[in-house]
Order: sequence, then C-alpha cells, then structure tokens
Amino acid sequence: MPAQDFARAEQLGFEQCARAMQQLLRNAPPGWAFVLLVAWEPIGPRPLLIWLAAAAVLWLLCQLQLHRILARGAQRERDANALALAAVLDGASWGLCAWAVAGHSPVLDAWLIILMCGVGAISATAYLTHLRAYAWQLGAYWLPLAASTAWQGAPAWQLTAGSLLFYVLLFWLMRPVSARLIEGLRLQIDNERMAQQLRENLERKAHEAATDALTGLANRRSLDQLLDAWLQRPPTQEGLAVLMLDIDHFKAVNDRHGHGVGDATLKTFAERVRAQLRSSDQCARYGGEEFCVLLPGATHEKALEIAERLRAAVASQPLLSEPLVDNTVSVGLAWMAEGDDAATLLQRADAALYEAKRSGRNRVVAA
Ligand SMILES: Nc1nc2c(ncn2[C@@H]2O[C@H](COP(=O)(O)OP(=O)(O)OP(=O)(O)O)[C@@H](O)[C@H]2O)c(=O)[nH]1
Repeated sequence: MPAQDFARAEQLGFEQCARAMQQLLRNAPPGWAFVLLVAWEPIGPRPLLIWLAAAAVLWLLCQLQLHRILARGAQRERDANALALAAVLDGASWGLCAWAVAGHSPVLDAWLIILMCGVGAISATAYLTHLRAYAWQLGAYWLPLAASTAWQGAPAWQLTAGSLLFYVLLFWLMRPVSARLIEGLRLQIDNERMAQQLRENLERKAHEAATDALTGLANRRSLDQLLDAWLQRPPTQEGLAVLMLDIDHFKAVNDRHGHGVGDATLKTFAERVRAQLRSSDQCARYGGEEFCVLLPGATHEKALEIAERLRAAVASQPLLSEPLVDNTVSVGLAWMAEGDDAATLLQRADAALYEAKRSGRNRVVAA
C-alpha cells in the first residue's frame, strides 16, 4: 500500500505542478513589461520586439501544451515528457530575453541578473511538486544566456556563472522541500484511505448489528429502535399497525429435514413476506421462526387486508418444493393506541398471535 500511495502522491504532485504552471504563466506579461521598461532606451526597440514576439509564441505554445495535458487527465507516467516540453517552452521564453538583453551595459546586466534570478525563484513555487520539469525549465532558461554571453568575456560570463550557481543552489535547496511536500501528499492519501476503510467498517458493523444474518431482514434490536423512534414522534393522525407472524409447526420441519432445510425455509419465508410489502413497511425477524411487520399509516381495514394477504401468500404455495415444506403462518395484529409504549404494543400483537395459534393456526387474529 505505501508504495502505491507514494506513486499516487507523485501523480498528485504532477497534476498540481501542471496547474501551478498554468497560473505561473499569467505572471509572465508583467515581467515582459518590466524588461521593455528597463531595456528600451539602452537597446532600442528592434531586438526587444523580436524577443517579445518569440516569447509570446513560446508562451502561447506552453499554454496550449499545458491545456492539452490537463484536458486529458495529466497522467505522470504518460505525460512526463509532455510536461518537460512545456517547461522548456516556459524557460526558453525567458532565456531568449537574456539572449536579447545580456552584454549591452553593466547596469542592464545587473537588471538582467535580478530578473533571471527572480523569475527562477518565482517559478520554483510552481515546480515544487515535480522537480524534473523544473530542471528542464532552468536548462532552457539558462542555456540561451550562456550561449549569448560565452564569447563576450567579463562581465557577461560572470552573469552566466552567477545565475548558474544560483539555479544549482536553488534546485539543491528545493529537493528536500519537494520531497516533504510529496511525503505530505502521501500521508494525506494514506489518511484518506484509512478514513475510508474506517467508514466502511463502521457501516458494515452498523449493518451487521441491525440485520439478521440468516434472512437479511432487520433484527429484533433494530425493530425495537424503529418502534421507539416511531412512538417518540410528535403525535400525528397517521396510525401504526403491528403484525406478529409465526410459522406453524416449524419445529416439525427441523425434526423431519434437519436444521439446514429449516434455515432455507426461514429464508424463503422472509423473502415471500418482504415481497408482499411496500418499501416503507418494516419487516424484522423477531426471533426463531417469529417475524414482525410494522405498517406505518395503514388503516384498520388496510392492515387486516395486508395480514390476510401475507397469510395467503404463505399458504398458497409450498415454502420449499424439494424437500416439500408447505407450512402455513399464523398472524397476530395490533394497532397502536394512545399511551402505548413499544412493549405494550408488541405484547398485544403477541397475544393476538397466541389466539391465532390457539384457534387453529393459518389465520389472522386482530387484538
Ligand atoms: N432451522 C432453524 N430453526 C430455528 C431457528 N430459530 C428457531 N428455530 C426452531 O424453531 C422451532 C420453533 O418451534 P416451536 O416454538 O415449538 O413452534 P412450532 O413448531 O413452530 O409450532 P407452533 O408455533 O406452535 O405452530 C424450534 O424447533 C427452534 O429450534 C433457526 O434460526 N433455524
């Protein structure tokens, strides 16, 4: 995992670098204006305008290259060379400035070195999370300066050597900072992954704690909570009907066919009951072969109709065909009355169920 996280952090750093380069490019035109301001008099318009045109073209190509990289999702593996090219275009637009300006006068050279070092330092902020591109930028930036001053002798070569020293030092100092940034991104990814795992674990545990493992229905604990929540709501006109369902002679299924078939029967029973209900109705396994259904908003007639429908759905078709299990179900029905708490309501439904069993099973009895 950590190795993957590291690769992901480098990828994030790569994306950030591409975006930061886009922002950095917005600062170039004021820099160009500064060059025109200090060099117009001593050099004259021609070389400056030629440089400006070239710089603008390179700047535009760099923008297009960055746009292309970001538009297709900036993948470090795939786009590293493309970003290096963008960095070269960025660097060269300033490198050509040095080509045009260096060696005319000591004062202008002093301005130039301030500009070159300043642009190098400002650019560093954008390239911090992907230093490889920065190396390309600095190279493209410095080489035209070196080429233009190589044969001019002092003080021009001092400008070349001084700026090289500055860039090497800057690059060297940036390495640990960049490594710390990538490490920070890696930790952030690591934390996000752990938080996600924790969230998933919590959700799974919460689901397990509320669900009956065999049937997938809500369990008794969850039903009690639902019922409590319902009873604590502010009073409304909406009523609540509770059905208690108990499979008739279920013990015989276990005794005759074993627990495995008993479990399969419980599952089929749960599915059949669930299929008869609306999604707003709640169905829970109350324990053993006893199930409970909450019907919010059901009128007395409607609740009786649903209870009868459930009974008929079980009686009309065997629960299992191989081996044949064709047990029926008894249903006790109770409606919420004023002052009821969860226990009283369930007791009334249970008493009605008992009456259904006592009076012959496979029937619905209302409390
Ligand atoms: N296979 C299986 N059996 C269960 C499970 N939970 C409870 N039982 C069985 O369900 C049976 C319940 O039997 P009883 O309470 O005697 O009732 P019954 O045979 O259904 O008879 P009546 O309810 O009176 O119609 C017992 O044999 C329990 O062992 C379960 O999760 N799986």
